[in-house]
Amino acid sequence: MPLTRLAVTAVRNLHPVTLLPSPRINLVSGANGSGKTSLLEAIHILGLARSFRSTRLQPVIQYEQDSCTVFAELQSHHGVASKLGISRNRQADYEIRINGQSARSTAQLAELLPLQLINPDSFRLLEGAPKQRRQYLDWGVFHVEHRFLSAWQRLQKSLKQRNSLLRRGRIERSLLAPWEAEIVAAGEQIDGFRQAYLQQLKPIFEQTLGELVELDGLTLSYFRGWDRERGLAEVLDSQFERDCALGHTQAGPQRGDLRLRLRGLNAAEVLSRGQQKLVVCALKIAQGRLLRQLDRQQDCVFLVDDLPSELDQAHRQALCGLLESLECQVFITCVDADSLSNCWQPDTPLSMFHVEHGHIVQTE
Ligand SMILES: Nc1ncnc2c1ncn2[C@@H]1O[C@H](COP(=O)(O)OP(=O)(O)OP(=O)(O)O)[C@@H](O)[C@H]1O
Repeated sequence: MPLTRLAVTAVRNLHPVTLLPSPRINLVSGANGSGKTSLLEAIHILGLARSFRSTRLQPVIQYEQDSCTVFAELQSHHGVASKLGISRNRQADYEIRINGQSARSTAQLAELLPLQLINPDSFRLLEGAPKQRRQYLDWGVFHVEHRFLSAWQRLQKSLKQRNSLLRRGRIERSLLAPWEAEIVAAGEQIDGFRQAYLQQLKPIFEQTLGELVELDGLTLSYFRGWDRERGLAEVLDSQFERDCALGHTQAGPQRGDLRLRLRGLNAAEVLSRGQQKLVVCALKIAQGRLLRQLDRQQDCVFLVDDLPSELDQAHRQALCGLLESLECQVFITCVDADSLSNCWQPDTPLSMFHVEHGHIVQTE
C-alpha cells in the first residue's frame, strides 16, 4: 500500500514536513548529513516501530524535543485509505494509532505497511549472524501466513519457560514436559510455514538474481534448526543434559538459518561487496515480488538508502529497472540526483525531493 501523504515531526535533523510522495519512484537527494536517511528512518519507524540505525529510538528524537511523530495515509488497490501514526517520547512511551484508534501491537503496523530496507549495511544479511537471515525469512512468512505470528509467540513463551527451568539446575524432567510439547508443536508448525514459503520464494529469487547479476551456481538452502532426520521431540530429549549445562535450548526453529553458497563455499566469503549487495537486493526484491503475486493488496514499500554505493553504472541501471518493474512504491536516496534521474521509463510516476540541512523540498 503506497503512502499518499507522509508527515514527519522531530525526527533527527528534519524540519517538520508533510510530503505527497509518488506511488512509484521517489528520489531523495542531498549532501552528506542533510537528512536523507532520516526520512527513510521515519518511514521505517512508522512500519516497524523501530529504527534501522540504532537499537533505541531515543537518539532518533530531535535534540531538545520531547517526542517525535510520524504519520501517513496509505492507499489500498481498492482505493480504501488507512491512517497510521506513531509517536515516541523520551520516557520510552510510544503511541500507535491506526485509523484513529489506539493500537498496542507493532505487528498491526507491520501488517499494514510491509517494508523492505536495502542500505549500505544490507550485505550483513549474508555475512552476519543467522538471526538476520531468520528475520528476513520470517518477514516473508509473517506476511503470507497469518497463523505464523501466533505460532511464533507460542514458541517464544514456551522456550522462555523451558530455559528458565533449565537454569534452575537440578530439575524434574516432568516439569519440562508441557513446555517441550508446546515447543515441538509450535516449532514444527513454524518449520512447515518456512519450508512452504521458501519453496515459493526460491524460483523467484533465482530469476531475480539472474536479472541483476551473473552468479551461476549460487544456491539458497534452509537449515531448520535441528537434525533433518529426527523429530524435534527426540532432539530435545537427547540434548537435555547439554541444554542443562548451557542453560538454554539449543535446537529448534530459534536456530534456523538460510545458507547461500557458491561452489560449495559460503557466499559471504567469496563474493565482492557489490555482488553481495546485489544478492541481498535480489533476496529482498524476490520477497516483494512474491508478496505481490500472492496478495494484490499487500504491496510492500521499498526503502533504498544510498542506492549508487558499491554499484557500477550497469548494475545500478539493472537494480533501478527491477525496482521499477515491481510497480510498488520506492524511496531511494542518493547524494547526486543526476546519478539516478535517467534510470526510469518516461511514463513511470517519479517524484524528486531535495534535502538541505533537514529541509525537504519537492523539486519535481
Ligand atoms: N537526534 C538528532 N537531532 C538532531 N539532529 C540529529 C539527531 N541525530 C542525528 N542528527 C543529525 O541529523 C543528520 C542526519 O543525517 P542523515 O544520516 O539523515 O544524513 P544523510 O543525508 O543520509 O547523509 P549521508 O549521505 O552522509 O548518509 C546528521 O547531520 C546528524 O548529525
